[in-house]
Amino acid sequence: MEFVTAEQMREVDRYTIEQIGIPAVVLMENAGRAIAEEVVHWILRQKKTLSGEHWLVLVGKGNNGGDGLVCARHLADRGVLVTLLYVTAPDRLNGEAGVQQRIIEALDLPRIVYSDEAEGTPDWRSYTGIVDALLGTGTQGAPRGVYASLIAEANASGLPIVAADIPSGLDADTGAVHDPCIEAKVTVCLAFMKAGLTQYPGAKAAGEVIVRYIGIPPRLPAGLEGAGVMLTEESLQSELGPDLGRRREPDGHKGTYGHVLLAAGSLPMSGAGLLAAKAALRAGCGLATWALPASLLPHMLGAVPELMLAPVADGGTGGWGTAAAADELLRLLAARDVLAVGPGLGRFPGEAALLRALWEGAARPLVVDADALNILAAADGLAAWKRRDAATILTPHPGEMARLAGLTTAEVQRDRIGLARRFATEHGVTLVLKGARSVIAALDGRVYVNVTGHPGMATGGSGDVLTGIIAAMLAQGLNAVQAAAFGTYLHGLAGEQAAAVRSGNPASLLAGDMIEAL
Ligand SMILES: NC(=O)C1=CN([C@@H]2O[C@H](COP(=O)(O)OP(=O)(O)OC[C@H]3O[C@@H](n4cnc5c(N)ncnc54)[C@H](O)[C@@H]3O)[C@@H](O)[C@H]2O)[C@@H](O)CC1
Ligand SMILES: [K+]
Repeated sequence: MEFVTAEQMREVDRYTIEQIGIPAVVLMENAGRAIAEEVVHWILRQKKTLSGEHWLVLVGKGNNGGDGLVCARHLADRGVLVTLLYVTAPDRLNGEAGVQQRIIEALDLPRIVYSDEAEGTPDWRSYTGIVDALLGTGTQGAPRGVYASLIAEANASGLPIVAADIPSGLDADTGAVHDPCIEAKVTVCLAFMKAGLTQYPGAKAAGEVIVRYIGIPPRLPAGLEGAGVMLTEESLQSELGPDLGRRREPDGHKGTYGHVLLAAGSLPMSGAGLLAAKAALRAGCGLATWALPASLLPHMLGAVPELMLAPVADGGTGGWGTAAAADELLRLLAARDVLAVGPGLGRFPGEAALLRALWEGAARPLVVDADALNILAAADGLAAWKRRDAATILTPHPGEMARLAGLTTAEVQRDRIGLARRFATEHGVTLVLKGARSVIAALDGRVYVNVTGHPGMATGGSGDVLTGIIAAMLAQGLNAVQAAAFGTYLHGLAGEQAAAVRSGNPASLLAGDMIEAL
């Protein structure tokens, strides 16, 4: 499912109205009716009858308010009591909203024009729910004036809120929430999913998001790019290529499915290597070799019998600081298909030289994670590193992304989609920006948002598992963006399934459980 920014949505609206010729007021009619239908659905899911319901519809000055008026009319026609609360004198509404205002006059619904006078303030206790039609995709900056007070009061009322298009106060492009922002139970998103609803905290403010058709064709007009695609089973197949769900060939052998080389682990974090390697095997690569500091080898023997171990001389330290390590890894890689580097690597003298040797010398797909990302960030950042010819996937969590991009974590989180896209295109890498709703950005600027996953996955080792899965996807012949997207999707799905097994308490989820669920 494609998602768009506010500006892209305006272009689609314009195209639909001007080129296709569907009048704007028709789209507004469809929008408002869709919202009313979802309000009715929501009520009936809670209590099986509409009787006793009295909804307050918050009407803003623009077209979002116009949607609210249509919604109010359809709710009233269904027998729901409705009161309209306007932020401005109703006769000041214009355009399509003005048309809707003249229509709704005939219904003579109770109405309040918001002000600080007693008659302009709603008694929130009189209502059973709220429709938020204050601000939509025309929002500029944080809600001001009466909008801000109304949003704060609506949230404080504790009433269920159904938002029209987006929760008022949400940045439709980034998912950042202004202060205040409506906290909705349901958001009825019109025509196209909005980018800001795909990312937290916006995704939380929106509650359940329902995208409704309003007469705008569901395919973007030719020549108009969307902001990205939500990863679903269907979009994985249609957007990323039909070979994703490939089955094993009847005459395939272990060589058919590729050989992952993993450079990972150090004395205090040997488990990271083990998890990544095991995940790679479970994700279907034919063979996996774990290159590890030689001192660890005796302790790892037999831990995963299917795994090959390649000890790298470590001078007895259990770490990676020796000069010969890079040559040894490149030699091992010559007979393997993919290199993944980073989980549990630690930080060590000569770290930048090691990573640079791999970055420049590995003529195979490379997955860079965890400490390897921090090494990259510390070594002047990516701008100083030459572009690799082979596929390169970076899998930072927000903290690692912040270090890579020279930002704070809060700045990273403020616009995850925009940042991921810029970073991937500027540096010629495929990026997986992790965290709830991981963002996958390709070199050409395409963006995918993953929706699988579970809060229980916020646990040590989860990222190591993802690295192993993505490396295994590359080994099986997927290209970088396919491997990153499909790997992230599978990782989330494995987390969901592992959590379901532990339904009593998802907090008890371990990274190893996700591997077993693969
Ligand atoms: N033809 C179309 O374009 C359609 C638009 N639709 C609806 O129209 C919405 C977009 O409508 P508009 O472009 O009129 O914009 P909005 O209705 O989102 O908001 C614009 C109004 O809010 C004010 N405003 C903007 N930012 C503010 C802030 N931070 N604080 C206080 N006031 C602020 C503006 O002065 C303006 O009066 C969509 O979200 C959707 O709900 C639907 O009716 C379907 C068709
Ligand atoms: K809204």
